[in-house]
This record gives sequence, structure tokens and C-alpha cells, in this order.
Amino acid sequence: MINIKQALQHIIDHKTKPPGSLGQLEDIALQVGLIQNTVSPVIKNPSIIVFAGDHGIAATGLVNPYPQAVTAQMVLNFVAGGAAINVFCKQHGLHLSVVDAGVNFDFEPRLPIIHGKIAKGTANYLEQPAMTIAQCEEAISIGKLIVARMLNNDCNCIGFGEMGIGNTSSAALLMSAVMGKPIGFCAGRGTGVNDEQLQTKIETLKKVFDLRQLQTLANAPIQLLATVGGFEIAMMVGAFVAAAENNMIIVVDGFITTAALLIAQQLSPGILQYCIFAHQSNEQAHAAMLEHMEAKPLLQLGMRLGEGTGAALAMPLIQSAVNFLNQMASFESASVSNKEE
Ligand SMILES: O=C(O)c1ccc[n+]([C@@H]2O[C@H](COP(=O)([O-])O)[C@@H](O)[C@H]2O)c1
Ligand SMILES: Cc1cc2nc[nH]c2cc1C
Repeated sequence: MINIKQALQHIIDHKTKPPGSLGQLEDIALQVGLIQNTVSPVIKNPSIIVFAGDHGIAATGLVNPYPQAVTAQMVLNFVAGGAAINVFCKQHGLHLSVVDAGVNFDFEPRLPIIHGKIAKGTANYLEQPAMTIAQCEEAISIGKLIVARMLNNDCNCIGFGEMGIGNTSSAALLMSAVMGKPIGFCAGRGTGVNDEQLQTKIETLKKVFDLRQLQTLANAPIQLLATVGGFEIAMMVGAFVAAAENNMIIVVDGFITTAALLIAQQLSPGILQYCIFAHQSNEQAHAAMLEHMEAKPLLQLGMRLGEGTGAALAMPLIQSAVNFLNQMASFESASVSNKEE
């Protein structure tokens, strides 16, 4: 008896092309077939979710060049359809959901956003843990519920994105603790700090790392997340876990999203088999984080925007992988001569 993996590989290898000539698209076709346990997978209602949240540290101005208020302003921009992610979703026919995971702003209830606010931003982790364990667990639960709702709407492929001024700092701290790499290696320019601001960011985050004893939390994902994470990151962690539990395709965006996945991986060790890595962000430590996960990102466009923009751009490639698997002729069906085997 051949198993599903062998069956998929056989079909891929007998399409009218030299073996391996569709490169990474062949890996994606195999992976999606395995996720769905079928030789004819389908992508249904591909969607992007952008989780937004504010960070207490951002109000200090020590780690981020843009003011905290930009998080809420960008959420309103998402709602108005004016952000990069809106443009790409429209172009590629993707459904877009925007989640208020914890933005420091009172959005009108009638706005078309998912109101999942845990609090109006995290606490400043220079002073106290970013959130309580209860808040962290609540965020994870809401993330799971959001994915359950997408599943009910017949979606089986989600691109995960985020928006949160200051969240490259959370991501760097999570990376540093989980991967055991120094803060100076994990912290990057985010939205665009200059050399002097980068030094201040690194010094600040080093202080946080020591103060919060993050080296002791490398294998305590919930505590680590509560100590230096963000509400949008925690909600994304829950969403990742639920998506894997439900055999959905997880499309991972940039630096912050991948940091959330580092935590999700600790909670759900098999999660990577459901993950497709959309792109390598220009945030300098993203490459090392991807390497740590043995991930091969589809795109490298020098992007570092977030919002799920890389995930949105990767969706048509994933669709192409599924389409070639389902629609391309085989050597046999097209009567094309194959190499002698
Ligand atoms: O996705 C990425 O790789 C990425 C890299 C750098 C910055 N960002 C975005 O920029 C914001 C965080 O940057 P910062 O400098 O405020 O920490 C947040 O809204 C992210 O979506 C995103
Ligand atoms: C303008 C702006 C847009 C963003 N989108 C995601 N992060 C962002 C950060 C800024 C500053």
C-alpha cells in the first residue's frame, strides 16, 4: 500500500515537466495535499486576519520611531480600505478580517472589525509584566474562537498578519528568550529607527530581559508571552494553534508573526507542518528565526511592513501550487514521452 505522501509525490513527479522543475511550488503542493490528506486539495475562501494591539513600552518612545496612536489610526485605515493589505487582498480576492486585540482606542461598535479587545494596550514591561496570565489566556482563547468562526465560514487557508507600534520589540524579546540569542542580534530597525535609536532600543530591551529574567522563561511559553508579548501576538498564538488543530493552511507573514509562531510551536509541537512561510522580512533577525524553524520562505522582496502583506502576496503562489497539482496533465494523459525510468 502506498501512503498519501508517496501518492502525492508520484503525481507531482509525473506531471509534464522535468522532476523538481516547479521548485518550491512542488513542496507546497505536497504540503497542502498532506495537510488535507488528499491528492486533490482545494483552497477555500483564503483569508487574511490582521491582529492589532498596542504596547505599553511604545508610549515611552524608547524603542519605536512612530507614536503609539498610529496603531489605532492604521486600524481605521484598514476599515476604510486604504492600507497596503486592503489593496493586496482586493487584488487577490482574499477576505480580510481586522481584529482589535487590544488597541488603545475606543472603536465604534458598528465598525466592521472583530472586537476582541483585552485591554487598551499592554502594560509597559519596563515597569511590570505586559499582561496578566489571565489576560494572556483570554487572548489565546479569543484567537481560537476567531479561527473557529473562519472554519464555519468554510475557510481553510489563513494568512496571519499584525499591526502594533512597538511590537518588533516584543518579537525580539520572545525570540531572544526562546532561541537563546542575544538581544543585540534579535532587535532590528522595526519601522525604521536610526543608528542612535537602535542603540537605545537594544539597551532598553537588554534591561527588560534582565529585569524580567527572561532566560528562565525559555520553556514557559504562556508566562513568557504574558511578560513581554502583546495582545495581538497572544491572540495570534491561539489562532495558530486552532488553525493547526483544524488542518488549516497557515500562511506566516513577517518577523512578529513568526515570533508568535515560536510560542505556538511550544504549545503545539507539530504546528510547522501546517505552516507556509510567505516571505523573508527585511527585519534583520527574521532570517535567523526562519532558519531556526528550517523554513523556506516563498518570497524575498525586502518588505518589512507587516499587516499580513507578505502572506497576501504569497497566496496566489500557493493557489498555483494547488492548481498545477489538480489541473496539469501527466506524461501519460498528455502522451508526452518521459525519460526512461
Ligand atoms: O512584518 C515584519 O517583518 C515587520 C517588520 C518591521 C515592522 N513591522 C510593522 O511595524 C510595526 C512595529 O514596528 P516598531 O518599530 O513600532 O516596533 C508593526 O505594526 C509591524 O506590523 C513589521
Ligand atoms: C504607517 C505605518 C503602517 C504600518 N502597518 C503596519 N505597521 C505599520 C507602521 C506604520 C508606522
